[in-house]
Amino acid sequence: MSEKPASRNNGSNTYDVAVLGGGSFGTAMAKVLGENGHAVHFWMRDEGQAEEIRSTRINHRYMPGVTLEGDIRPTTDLAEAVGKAEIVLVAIPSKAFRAVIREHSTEFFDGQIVVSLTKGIEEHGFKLMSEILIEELPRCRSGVLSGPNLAAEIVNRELTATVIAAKDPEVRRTVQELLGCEYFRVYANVDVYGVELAGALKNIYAIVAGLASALNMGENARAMLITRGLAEMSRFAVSLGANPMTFMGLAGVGDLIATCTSSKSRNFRVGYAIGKGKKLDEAVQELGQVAEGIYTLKLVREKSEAIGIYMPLVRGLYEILYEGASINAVISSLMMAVQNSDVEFILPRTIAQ
Ligand SMILES: NC(=O)C1=CN([C@@H]2O[C@H](COP(=O)(O)OP(=O)(O)OC[C@H]3O[C@@H](n4cnc5c(N)ncnc54)[C@H](O)[C@@H]3O)[C@@H](O)[C@H]2O)C=CC1
Ligand SMILES: O=C(CO)COP(=O)(O)O
Repeated sequence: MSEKPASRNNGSNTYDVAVLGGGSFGTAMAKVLGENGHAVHFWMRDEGQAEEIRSTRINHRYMPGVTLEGDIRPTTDLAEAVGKAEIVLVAIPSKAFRAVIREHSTEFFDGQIVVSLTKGIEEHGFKLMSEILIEELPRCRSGVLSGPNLAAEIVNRELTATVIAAKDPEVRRTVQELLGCEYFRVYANVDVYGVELAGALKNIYAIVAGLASALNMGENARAMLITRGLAEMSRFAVSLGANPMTFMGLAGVGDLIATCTSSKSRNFRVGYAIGKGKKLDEAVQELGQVAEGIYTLKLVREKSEAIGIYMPLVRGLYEILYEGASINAVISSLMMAVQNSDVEFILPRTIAQ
């Protein structure tokens, strides 16, 4: 662990913050931080991209046309970015998250606040990003940011709310202070596992919603998918220890609505492309950005079968994406399945059965 930098927060409420990951969401958060007056050590692996942002203040590949205001310092030196920061926000896709943190774990210092912005699950062991942070950086204080936060809207200063989940109240308070502004509100929650799992799970249902939209299904169908998706994800998460009420909040139903109703969601777009007849590989290739849901789907299907949780939408989407099942056959089997109770995941067992 390295030494703690001197705080620049001498009553001015501005901090040195590192943002790790130069994609759409890292850029959106760097923009909010820069506008809020913080010094932003913006780490990305590509020197060409860092140089371009330094000279034009625009991340042309991920956020064309969006100018980053304020004290933004793009860098490819992660040790320098983390070493100078009081708070670190990590927006690296789940597939690379642990490798990046592990490789640089000695650069972090005791008590440093490290917050995951990533909505995914690690392939081996079903670990969430906050669990990886605890394992790799046991002496840091961790948290998770999740909610209906389409990067493409945040960069246009469109009104947005999010959730900071952390056990440590100072982490929650600091992140609220750091990011909150006239267009970005930060709510707090202590259910780290629930908030984080909600963010990862909703990506699956965004793919389903994109698929339904491509098939010109109506609003009734969309409402059915969103609500049954919510039931399914809540049932699964609660069985793993999450608080069911978290799913009624911004990180649960909030994010589900945003991503299941908008083509600004990359997961929705992948589903849409598949609904229009594209192969999964083609859809991902065309997107050119991360769609975490396609990986989360595999892991959640496997886990739900292992622990015996009924997730028909997960199973149906898996059959379409990975087993070549016809979309119509899956829809008809879903519609003809046994008709269950509504909101069974919060009903007493006798009524739910
Ligand atoms: N874009 C959005 O609206 C939101 C995204 N998120 C989450 O943020 C995470 C990151 O997503 P985006 O920034 O949107 O993805 P993106 O696809 O726009 O960018 C991914 C970034 O990660 C970088 N990257 C990939 N592998 C890397 C590695 N091994 N080392 C260093 N950098 C690496 C890429 O170079 C790229 O800069 C995802 O888990 C996503 O679910 C969360 C909320 C909103
Ligand atoms: O999580 C998101 C918005 O809250 C972004 O969703 P996509 O990754 O599907 O674009």
